[in-house]
Amino acid sequence: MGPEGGGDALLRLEGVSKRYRRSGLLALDDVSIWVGAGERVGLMGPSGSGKSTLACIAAGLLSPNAGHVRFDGVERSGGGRLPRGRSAAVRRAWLGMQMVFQDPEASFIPTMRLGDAVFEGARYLPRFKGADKDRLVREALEAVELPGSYAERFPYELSGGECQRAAIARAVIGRPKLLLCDEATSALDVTVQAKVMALLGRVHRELGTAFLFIGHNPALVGGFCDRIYRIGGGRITEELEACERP
Ligand SMILES: Nc1ncnc2c1ncn2[C@@H]1O[C@H](COP(=O)(O)OP(=O)(O)OP(=O)(O)O)[C@@H](O)[C@H]1O
Repeated sequence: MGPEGGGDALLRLEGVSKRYRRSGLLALDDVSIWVGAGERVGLMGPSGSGKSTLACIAAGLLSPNAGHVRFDGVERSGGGRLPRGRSAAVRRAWLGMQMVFQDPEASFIPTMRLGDAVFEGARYLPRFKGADKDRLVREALEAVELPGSYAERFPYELSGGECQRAAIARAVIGRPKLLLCDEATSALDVTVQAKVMALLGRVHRELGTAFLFIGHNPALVGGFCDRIYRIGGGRITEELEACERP
């Protein structure tokens, strides 16, 4: 399928380019990708090929210099401040995309107890207004096979694998439509990695969550995803269906 595929894509980046101002480096050059609802899409490429830049732009953490980013029917391109009145609607729609990063401990505030941190993933959603926070957090932790009592702990009191589970609990507590995983298992040892991958598979099956799964291990990305983009030097170089997995 070419870039014209995925008419009703959940996430679509169209003609996205990004040049870092200080270095002048063109990190992304006219990139177009899409992720359908419930689809698991991989993004693979060597170090420095632009994967994290693309992830940050997809998540709205970085602004592109050119191109469009659309998630769940709402466009968020051009960067900068959104017009008043539109920002609330855009923010609400974009809460449907959550992220899991490579370094689980660094993605938590060190002085915030896990319970509060996990609830951060839900507290801005209108349907959780007035919700029983303790119960929600306990259920979210137990869903990732962590004891509910961990809500009282601080991030440094967890192992790397436990911390990544907590990050997944925080990401999925609000039942997002898309989970963006940027090298989410790269910092974990092989056994823990397998457990986290099994957990992500369960999230996909049980919640129907779509994934943009970024990694550089072909076996891991190929084993998890339905479709894979390869990126090199800031350009999409190849698109593979699951049957043509590397
Ligand atoms: N903030 C920045 N300012 C300037 N250049 C940057 C910045 N962030 C990344 N780059 C450069 O942009 C290019 C793409 O970086 P990016 O982090 O997106 O690659 P990556 O594929 O995620 O790499 P890795 O697998 O090593 O994490 C690299 O050449 C990098 O040095």
